[in-house]
Amino acid sequence: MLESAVVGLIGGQGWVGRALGLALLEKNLLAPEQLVISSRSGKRGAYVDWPGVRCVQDNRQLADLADVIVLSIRPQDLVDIDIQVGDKLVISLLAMASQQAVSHQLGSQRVVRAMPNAAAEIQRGYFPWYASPAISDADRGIVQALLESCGTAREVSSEDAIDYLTAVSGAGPAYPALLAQAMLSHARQAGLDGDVAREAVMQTLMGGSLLLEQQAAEPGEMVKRLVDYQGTTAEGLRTMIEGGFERVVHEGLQAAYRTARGG
Ligand SMILES: NC(=O)C1=CN([C@@H]2O[C@H](COP(=O)(O)OP(=O)(O)OC[C@H]3O[C@@H](n4cnc5c(N)ncnc54)[C@H](O)[C@@H]3O)[C@@H](O)[C@H]2O)C=CC1
Ligand SMILES: O=C(O)[C@@H]1CCC=N1
Repeated sequence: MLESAVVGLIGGQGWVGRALGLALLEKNLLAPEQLVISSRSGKRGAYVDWPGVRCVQDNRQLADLADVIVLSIRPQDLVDIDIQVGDKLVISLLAMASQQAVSHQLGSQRVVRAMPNAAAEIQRGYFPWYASPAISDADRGIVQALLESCGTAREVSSEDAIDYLTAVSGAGPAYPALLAQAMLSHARQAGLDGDVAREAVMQTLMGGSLLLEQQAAEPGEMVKRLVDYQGTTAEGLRTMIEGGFERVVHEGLQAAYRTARGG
């Protein structure tokens, strides 16, 4: 339980906001009365089973009620957030919005930038975060406890690391989906039954990821082990590597990083 702090979640009905709000409640880190949600509709939505949660439409009301404000709106909606929150702790989950921009918009110097990812929805997210100089050790404890409700949270030492990690971990859950799509289209073109193809790809990516997590300190070790085995896997890997797999991944990450920094 985060003692008695009241957390106000702006955008708490959205993808990430909802994941965070529900994780905090389900893990009993916040009592329902300690959570205030704002959304454009003001409706109870995802919090229908939590009658103690206050759902409001007006962000000024949320800012008055909350000790800690979490911003979980789309970056382009930041300019419409017309509230001044004094020196309250603000945790921004926005990509492409600097700490300075958030500070300017909400009027607080106590701003943390954190980067969620889509796996927050199943409480397996990775949340790096960066604290402005005005953040105290007590604030740091609150931020870490809030964010790790959805997975792993890690403080980083520069704001640029957040922009960089936006490309790696923020966008990251999409990359296995792209790999799965490519494997699946090949399996279907090869004439495999659709259901078997899907099951084979999904179970293999899941099993492979768990194996990687459990057995290999470095992903490269697992690749080397399989290349050294000199079987069919080695041939598949060699062809992908020689075809520029790493270069394409690096180019994709660089493009996402460039976008995260504002183009
Ligand atoms: N979805 C993801 O996987 C990731 C999202 N992010 C960041 O997280 C933030 C939230 O993203 P999502 O949850 O995906 O967006 P979303 O579009 O699902 O949710 C945003 C919510 O904010 C609400 N909203 C907009 N303006 C509002 C206002 N003035 N007052 C109250 N509510 C308002 C919207 O109605 C919506 O429910 C974004 O800034 C994004 O850059 C970062 C990394 C990954
Ligand atoms: O695509 C986006 O802009 C957000 C930030 C990283 C992942 N999702």
